[in-house]
Amino acid sequence: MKQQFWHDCWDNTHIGFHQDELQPLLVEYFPNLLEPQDSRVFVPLCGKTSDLFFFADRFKVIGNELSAVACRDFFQENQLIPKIQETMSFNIYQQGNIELYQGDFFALSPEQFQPFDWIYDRAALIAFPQDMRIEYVQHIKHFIKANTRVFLLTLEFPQEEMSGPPFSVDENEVMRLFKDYKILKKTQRDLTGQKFARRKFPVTKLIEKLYIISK
Ligand SMILES: C[S@@+](CC[C@H](N)C(=O)[O-])C[C@H]1O[C@@H](n2cnc3c(N)ncnc32)[C@H](O)[C@@H]1O
Repeated sequence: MKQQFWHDCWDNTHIGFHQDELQPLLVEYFPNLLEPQDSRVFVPLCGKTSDLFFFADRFKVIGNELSAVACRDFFQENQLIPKIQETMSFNIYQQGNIELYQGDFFALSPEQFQPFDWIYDRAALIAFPQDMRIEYVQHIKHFIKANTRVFLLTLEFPQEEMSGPPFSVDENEVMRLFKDYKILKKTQRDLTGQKFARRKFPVTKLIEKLYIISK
């Protein structure tokens, strides 16, 4: 997906992926996965998700999002006024425990940050077509340190029934992308016939899967 595609989505409010309520599997599973020392979470391709607030109660949250519209709306819609720092590659919006790095994910470097305890991937991996998923995972691996766990949500559906994004990413692909990592398939839900965020997809099967990935 070219960056312009996503800028156009935000500029024209074509954001069917945005979910107004918290991600149900995050709310149900995440609290039981926490270790006492966990304190930092990274949310790549975060859009303006409310899930950032779910983390911010307890965590320092670093989000990354390409679109300035998304970052602006995230704070504005929640009646928050962030401090904005402009750097060479990113505009950094900061308010309370939340910092959003607005700019290209692939330009982010792990050296910019202390290690993360968690990486939260909702609609990030599945936002990319196959060739870009390989690049995305290569880059995300730079952020996976000894204690980092990835909370990865995927969708599976017959890809031929709908062109992405989102794209179907099946278990075999997750295994291939993260080979050499520990992969725990935590749960799945059948969303067939139901809405995914704001959209209902024309597909005959739709399964959401949750994996926990670590070194
Ligand atoms: C499918 S949306 C998911 C947003 C969010 N995770 C959510 O759950 O609502 C994908 C997001 O990735 C952002 N994005 C796409 N390419 C990006 C890139 N190279 N760097 C940073 N963000 C990017 C898009 O602007 C879009 O907001």
